[in-house]
Amino acid sequence: MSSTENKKKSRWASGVTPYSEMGYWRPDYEPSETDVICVFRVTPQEGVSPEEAAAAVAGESSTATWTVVWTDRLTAYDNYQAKAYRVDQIPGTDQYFAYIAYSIDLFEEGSIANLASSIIGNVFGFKPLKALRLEDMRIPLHYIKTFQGPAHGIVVEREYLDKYGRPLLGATIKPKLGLSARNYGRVAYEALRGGLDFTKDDENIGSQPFMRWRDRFLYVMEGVNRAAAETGEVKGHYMNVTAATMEDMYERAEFARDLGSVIIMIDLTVGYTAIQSMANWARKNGMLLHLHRAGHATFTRQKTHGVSFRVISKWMRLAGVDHIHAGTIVGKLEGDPNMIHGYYKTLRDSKVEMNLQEGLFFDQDWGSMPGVMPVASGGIHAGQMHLLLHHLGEDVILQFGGGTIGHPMGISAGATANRVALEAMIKARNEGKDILNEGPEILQKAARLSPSLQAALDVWKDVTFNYESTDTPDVLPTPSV
Ligand SMILES: O=C(COP(=O)(O)O)[C@H](O)[C@H](O)COP(=O)(O)O
Ligand SMILES: [Mg+2]
Repeated sequence: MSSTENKKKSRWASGVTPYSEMGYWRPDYEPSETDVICVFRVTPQEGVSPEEAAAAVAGESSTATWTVVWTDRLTAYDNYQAKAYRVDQIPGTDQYFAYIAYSIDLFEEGSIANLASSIIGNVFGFKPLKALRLEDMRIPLHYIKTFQGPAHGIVVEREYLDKYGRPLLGATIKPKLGLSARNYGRVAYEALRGGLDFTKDDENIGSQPFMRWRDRFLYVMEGVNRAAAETGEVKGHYMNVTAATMEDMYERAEFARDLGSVIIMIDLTVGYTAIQSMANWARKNGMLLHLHRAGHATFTRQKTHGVSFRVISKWMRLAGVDHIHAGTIVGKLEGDPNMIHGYYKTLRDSKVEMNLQEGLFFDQDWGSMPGVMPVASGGIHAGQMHLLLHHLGEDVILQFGGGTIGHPMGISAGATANRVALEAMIKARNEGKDILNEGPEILQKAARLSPSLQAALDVWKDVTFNYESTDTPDVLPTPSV
């Protein structure tokens, strides 16, 4: 491919055959309802036309190589070729949204690894593109039906926990590394008895020399059981079973189950296949599955290159996790409000409508596949409860790590502050109050009867993370497919 490649090349002339001439640019193609459709943000190299760039993406993510091969003739290649059918320039940039349709026959049923190996397999390193980002996918219901989906989903999780009508509350145990198992178990106990529903291993807790996994599980479950007995509520701790091999993960998960834990946890770093295996295991064993998206921002955050978190959300719903971290809006980590609304809809709703403002390029029908509980975590505290409830709704887990364990009166008081703030806000919302505007007053009023909440409000009132988001929507006037 070169800057002159848009001229028609004769079959045997020397040079790379333009992908657009090999049948991958099909402006007249109308996607069928069973096609997988992707929208990529393409930044072509200088001199590469957007149509050729889009065709190259279609080619390299389906059947093509850089020249026509004789063996194409042995296949129904017109069916197997992905078809780039539309490119829209993003005003004021050298980037384009390229729409590409893929026949459902290109993908193995029920396999995220296989889907990903096509769609993001080769093409992100392709030299004629300066950068490439997978923004969104429309996954046909026919393909969705080949996946297990969440091991349990939001409705069953609430039934297991017997908790309804409010977000769930959690905390990541801090410091992230270094506590001994017994001290660690104490933190879980304090946070749970103080009013949280869950505590959580952090992403990098495995089985290090300072705390081996078996000791952690034993002491944490002691804390979980004591807190459950004292409060009369179901309590849980996400036991991180992330490990070097599947055998190790199964061993840890089985031990967590045998100790009576209701939930286990894995990190995104274990890979798509391991996630699907653990999701199958979780359903078979009646255990909730929490996914920490460790590592995701290495490829989801930058606007021009990588994979949007909206796509990862779709893949993880298919793969079968019950929880996934999906952003806080108000906390310490990346997250444009509109984009996060889009991720939450993608994870929870049965039918998601196209909404370009929220980065949703397509209508997405999930059929009867259960929803995934999104987890809001990272730099949040009780003083933001009205904002969290307003933006994120009720089916969410609000996780306060520093915002529990850093409380001036101790861990249990930190947990109580969060529970009181949440219950006061839910009550106010149910009474029809305008929680977005009256939120700070509602919290102050509740704090009169709760010294724990008062201390939380006093110490964290000035904690905000107001930085510009990296990943924001580009809304074009044109409609989608
Ligand atoms: O440890 C924390 C948060 O701790 P704290 O509550 O003390 O800030 C989590 O790993 C991050 O939330 C992950 O990010 P994300 O949820 O965006 O994946
Ligand atoms: Mg963490």
